[in-house]
Amino acid sequence: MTSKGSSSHGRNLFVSVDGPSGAGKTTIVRHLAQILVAQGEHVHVTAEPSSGPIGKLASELTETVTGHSLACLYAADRYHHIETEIIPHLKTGHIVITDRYIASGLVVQRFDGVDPVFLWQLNEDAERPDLVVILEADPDVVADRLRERGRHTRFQFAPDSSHKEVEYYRQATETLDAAGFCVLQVDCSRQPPEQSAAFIRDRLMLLVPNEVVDS
Ligand SMILES: Nc1ncnc2c1ncn2[C@@H]1O[C@H](COP(=O)(O)OP(=O)(O)O)[C@@H](O)[C@H]1O
Ligand SMILES: Cc1cn([C@H]2C[C@H](O)[C@@H](COP(=O)(O)OP(=O)(O)O)O2)c(=O)[nH]c1=O
Repeated sequence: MTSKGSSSHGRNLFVSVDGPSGAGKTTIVRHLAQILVAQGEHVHVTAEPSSGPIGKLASELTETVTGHSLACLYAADRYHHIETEIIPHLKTGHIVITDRYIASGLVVQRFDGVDPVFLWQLNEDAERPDLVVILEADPDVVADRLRERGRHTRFQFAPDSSHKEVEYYRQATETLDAAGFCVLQVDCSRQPPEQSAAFIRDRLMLLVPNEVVDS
């Protein structure tokens, strides 16, 4: 566990961003990082599946391995990612932003019929973010964005995938809320990603006392 707030190097805050495919996770993470860097923060952007050995394996196997096995692989990647990348960057005073984290683990494997209770048990020991951002979006809007961008995973080809995914994220949000996580829902259907990123940044800055960084 890291202590929240600041270190001798800067603030250490941990933020995760999850939401349906096409909601704008990657775009918003990029804007959020830019805003934070511009205000002088040390920022480390990461993503899951991670770039580590288990993350690479999970990416390679996503189209061919299913269900419980894949859920365990993604959870293994998450715990390894925490140990080797997330915690070390928090310890050196970074704001760590991850594009996908626990909520994705609670949602995506449901397309393969894995029980949400099993998914929660697999993920419940993972380092808790200071802020869990869940992007919400109208399923028809994200389906349109996916059509334009091109679908690239088997989950995105599942019938009615955007509607199902939005519903699974709603349920995952309830689970995380009930477990005491600090969850921020952001509707990304009708506002530009820059505006969503600014909203997240404002909320994040409320979590730490106002103080001078790196004097
Ligand atoms: N708020 C928005 N309004 C319109 N288009 C958006 C918005 N956010 C993202 N997009 C577009 O939607 C597509 C998916 O965005 P991306 O950030 O890759 O989503 P995700 O990482 O959630 O799959 C991209 O083409 C992106 O430019
Ligand atoms: C983190 C995580 C990802 N995934 C899968 C979902 C996606 O197929 C893939 C991540 O691909 P990515 O390119 O990030 O998808 P997107 O652009 O839609 O955000 O990893 C899981 O199945 N379980 C998980 O726990």
